[in-house]
Amino acid sequence: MSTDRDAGAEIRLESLTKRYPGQDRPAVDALDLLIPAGETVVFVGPSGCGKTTSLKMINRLIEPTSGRILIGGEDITRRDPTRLRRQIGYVVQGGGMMPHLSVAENVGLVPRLLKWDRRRIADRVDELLDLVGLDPAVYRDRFPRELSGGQQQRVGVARGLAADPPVLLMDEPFGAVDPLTRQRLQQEMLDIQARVGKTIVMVTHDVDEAVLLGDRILVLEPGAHVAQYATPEEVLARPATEFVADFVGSGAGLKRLGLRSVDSLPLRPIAHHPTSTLPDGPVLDAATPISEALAALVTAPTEEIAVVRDGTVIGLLDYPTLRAHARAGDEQARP
Ligand SMILES: Nc1ncnc2c1ncn2[C@@H]1O[C@H](COP(=O)(O)OP(=O)(O)OP(=O)(O)O)[C@@H](O)[C@H]1O
Repeated sequence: MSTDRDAGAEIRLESLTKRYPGQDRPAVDALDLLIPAGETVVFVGPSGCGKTTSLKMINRLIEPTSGRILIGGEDITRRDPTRLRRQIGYVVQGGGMMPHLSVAENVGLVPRLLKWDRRRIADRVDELLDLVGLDPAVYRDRFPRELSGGQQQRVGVARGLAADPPVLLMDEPFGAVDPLTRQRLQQEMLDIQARVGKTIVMVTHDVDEAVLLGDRILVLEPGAHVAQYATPEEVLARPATEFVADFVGSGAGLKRLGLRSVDSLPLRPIAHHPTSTLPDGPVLDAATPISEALAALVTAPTEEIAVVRDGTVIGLLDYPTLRAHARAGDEQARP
C-alpha cells in the first residue's frame, strides 16, 4: 500500500448542534469545523464538553438537532444512516469485537454487509491483519477471548478500515490497554496512517496522545465551543487562552514528571508487608515512570496501588498524591 493522501475525504461541520431532551444547554452548540482530507484531528477537552457527541454525529450514531455535516462535499445529514455507517470506519475503546465471531469474521463484517465475494473478503482480511501487525495465519481463526487487549484493539482498527472508508472515527481507541501497549499502538497508528491516508477524527483524554497523533488538535470547552484548533506545536507553544494553557499544561507537567519514577513520590508507609503477603490488586515497580503510574491508578480497581522494590512493598501510592505532584511540577515549570 502506498501513501495516498487522496484516500481521505474532507469533513465540514456547519453550525452542528445537539440538544439532548431534558437538558437546558446544548451538549454541542453550533460547532463549525473544517477537517482537511487525509488529516488526523484529535478532539480533547474536559469531561462532558461534548467530544463524543460531536464525534458520533459524524456517522449519525447520534442524530444532530440542527446543522449540517458535509463529507467530501456531500451533505450526509440526509443519507440513510445505516448505509452511511458502512462508509465511515468506527473504532471504539477495547476494539468492540463480537465475542462469538472469529477475528476474520469480525474484520470482514462490513465487507460482508456490502456483499463482497468471499475471496475478496478473505484477501482483504489478511491484508488488514498484516497492516495492524497480526500474522493472518496465526490470528484469523482466533476468537476475541484468545487475544490480548492490545491485539483486540488492533483487530478493531483493522475492522474500521475494512471497507476502505475515506473517514475513520476513533473514540478513545487506546484507552483500555496498558501504557506500554498504548505507546506501541500509537506508534503503529502513525505508520498505518502514513500508509492509508484516511481522514481520522479521534477523541482522547490524553493530551500526549493528541500531540503525538494529531495533525491538528481541537481543544473544546463545554458545549463543544472551540477554544483552539491548531497544530500540536501551535497549541503547546501558543495556547489561545488561559483555559487551553491550563488544559494542555497539566499534560505537559506529567510529561516532565514522566522521567521520574514513582519511588520519588511520598508513598504512604505500611507497617509490615513481606513478599508473601503482596496484595491481590495491581502493583507498581518502584522504577515505573510517574506518567505510566497515572494510567495504572486511573484504571485500578483499588484507590491505592502498592509500590514494590525487589519483591517487597515499600509503600502505597494514591491518585491525589500523584496529581498534587503533577500540578506542582507544572507550576515550577512556569516562568
Ligand atoms: N444521552 C444523553 N442524554 C442526555 N445528556 C447527555 C447524553 N449523552 C451525553 N449527554 C450530556 O452531554 C454533554 C456532552 O457529553 P459527551 O459524552 O459528548 O462529552 P465528552 O466530552 O465526550 O465527555 P467524556 O470526556 O466524559 O467522555 C454532557 O454534559 C453529558 O452529560
